[in-house]
Amino acid sequence: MEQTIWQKEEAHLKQISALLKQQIEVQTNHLKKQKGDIVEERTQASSEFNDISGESAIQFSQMLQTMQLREREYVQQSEQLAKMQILYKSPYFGRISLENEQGDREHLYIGLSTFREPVTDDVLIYDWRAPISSLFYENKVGQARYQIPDGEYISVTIQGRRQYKVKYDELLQVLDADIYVGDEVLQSLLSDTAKEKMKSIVATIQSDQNIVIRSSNKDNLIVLGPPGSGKTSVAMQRIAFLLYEYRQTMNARSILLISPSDLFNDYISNVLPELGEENVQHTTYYRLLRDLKLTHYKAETSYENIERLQLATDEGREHYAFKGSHNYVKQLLNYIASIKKAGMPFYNLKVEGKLFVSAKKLTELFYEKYGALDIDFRLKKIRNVLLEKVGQQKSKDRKVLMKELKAVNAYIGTDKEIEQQVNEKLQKRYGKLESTIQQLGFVNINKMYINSLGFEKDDLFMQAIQEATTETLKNRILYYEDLAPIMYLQAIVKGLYANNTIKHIVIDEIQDYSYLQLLTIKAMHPKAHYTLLGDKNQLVHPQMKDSLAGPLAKHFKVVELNKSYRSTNEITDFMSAILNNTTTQSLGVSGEKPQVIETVTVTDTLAQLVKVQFKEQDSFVILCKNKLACEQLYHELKPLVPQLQLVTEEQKVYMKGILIMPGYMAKGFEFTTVVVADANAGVYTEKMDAYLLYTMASRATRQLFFVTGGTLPKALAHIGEQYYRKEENI
Ligand SMILES: Nc1ncnc2c1ncn2[C@@H]1O[C@H](COP(=O)(O)OP(=O)(O)OP(=O)(O)O)[C@@H](O)[C@H]1O
Repeated sequence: MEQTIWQKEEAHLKQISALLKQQIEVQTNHLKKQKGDIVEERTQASSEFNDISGESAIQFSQMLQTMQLREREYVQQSEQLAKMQILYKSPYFGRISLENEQGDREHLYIGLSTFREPVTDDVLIYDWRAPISSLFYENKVGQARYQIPDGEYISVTIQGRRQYKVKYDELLQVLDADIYVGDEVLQSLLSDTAKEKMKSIVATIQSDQNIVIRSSNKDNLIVLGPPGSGKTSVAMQRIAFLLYEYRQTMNARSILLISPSDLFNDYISNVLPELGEENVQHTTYYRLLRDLKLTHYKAETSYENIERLQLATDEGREHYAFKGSHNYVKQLLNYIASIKKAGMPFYNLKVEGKLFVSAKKLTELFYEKYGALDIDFRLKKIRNVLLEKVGQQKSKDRKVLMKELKAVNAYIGTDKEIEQQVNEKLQKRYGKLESTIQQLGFVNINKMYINSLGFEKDDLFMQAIQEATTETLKNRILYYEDLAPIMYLQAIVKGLYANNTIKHIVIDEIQDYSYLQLLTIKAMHPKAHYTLLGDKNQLVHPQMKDSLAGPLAKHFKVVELNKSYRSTNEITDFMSAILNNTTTQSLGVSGEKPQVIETVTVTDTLAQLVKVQFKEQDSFVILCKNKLACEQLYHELKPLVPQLQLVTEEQKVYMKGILIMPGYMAKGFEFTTVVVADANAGVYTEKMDAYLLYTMASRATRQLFFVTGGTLPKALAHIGEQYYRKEENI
């Protein structure tokens, strides 16, 4: 690098940094003063307006408005200050040099947020999400154009692109990079991944990722890509982009992120704050149960489901597969359509064991009185009728109870106390019924589900599914495969649970979702657009199901990412060999080949591996096929490796160090070292296990080990010896 460029850049950085520092001071003082004024104003208001009636009420409401305005301003300015403080730590990471159509030349510095010269208002740093910054991420110099918010395109000539590593006012690295992919900055960033929680990739977003990130909110996207292609990273930067681009209409509460687990959410929880944005709403599919008021069931989690299916009989697996199939969804939709004409199952409504309204009466109301309306409207009409009837019955009972209590000879309280006692009795008698009616709980959703299973075919297979499902539901158990149909019926038939505030939903690991699960999410969020991300090969469930958005995919734009940034080239090659998948391009660094270790003393071998390979700042995970194997190994290994931590489903906080967990739970995470501790033919026996092993292997950034008792599983045994090293009993 020429000395002069370095010096120029250094001087520029010092100047910007000093300006940032100065502005932070100005803003901090300003906010301090403003806070003082607000506190004083509030104190004054509360002492002056003790009595707010007549004239003073008007004054008070005027003052209240001014105070609210000032407080809003204060919040906005505090947010700006927070952004400047983030910027100060690393003012920018890139620059593009442009010439516009008039022939004017400009250098645009790109950072995490916009920073303007306080006097001239010129932009000194462009937010990476600003339309013009898009040029920085495109993989070219020369003619280019960018789109401004009104849709118009502006043409420019890109003359050069520069990348920086900057810490406060210290320039660490300057790189002129015309060719973006695989450049040095990216390489050096890649070489220290997997040490902590997920980080933002904003300085090195690649052009194919950039297109996804900057797509309009209205584009419904399915993003597919192999392990480590940056799907989760893209999802997070896309959220940050949406928050910026649509800041007038969207905020952190209008975006919902659905991820596999709370632990995963914690793993990604630093990304948005690092980008100066608030974390958006997060949920898991399982937690949507709560919104549908289905908490009175013991619902199986997806991890419990995997464990159960690993051990299930062929019949159990066939039932599972049918419930997640597109065929069943078609059948269910036909069933729901048929309900308009006949067959809606209702409960008899009872009060204290006595019939209040019969299912027959509800059926009459549904098909005769309100038969012309949509299903959910009919139910809401019936709800009104029932609530009125409860109201009438309550007032009759009230009179009788008052009379009875007052007639008691012994003193039982004042009129007010008696009234209270009557209210309590009425609440006890009718409270549950009222809330059932409010929730349209007079519809027998379970029966609907069972009926839907045998709706189009009444053969032995269907009868067996119906019988088994009836039994579990009777015991208030919801198997994972029963969640989606019941949730869907609950949402669609009752039409009660629509959340209209959510404008965009991001779902990671979409390959885990059945078509019906997605339909349920859609039914619950009718105003939302979608970004779905996944990989059809990262399947950790023992039973294949029809997935990847199903027929919904027709309405999505499918984008494929095919470069992988996580693992060393050697690990990527090995993991691609598991599935004979040659399309993944590795952009990682080079490292050691994965190693297969044959041993009869697994515990000692693992302890030795930890001793030799684990470094304090790294992450190290031991994976087994299931929970039981992990628990057993944990107890054996713990005395030898005291730092070892067993990760369980209940874990909500992401931790570093030496971990042990079932392979399926590791999906989405990355670790410096991955050790598959039970790589035996007797453990990974099924066809689907190849996908599980592929997913497990793909978690490793730098080192991958397979510990085996001697015979490798079929899924690994076919891999050519050029892809790994072999060692006997280290
Ligand atoms: N453009 C990029 N610049 C630098 N690092 C990147 C880039 N894209 C992805 N990475 C890094 O690659 C790793 C994998 O990214 P990420 O977890 O987002 O991929 P993924 O496709 O969701 O993976 P998987 O499907 O295996 O869970 C992360 O460490 C991430 O920081």
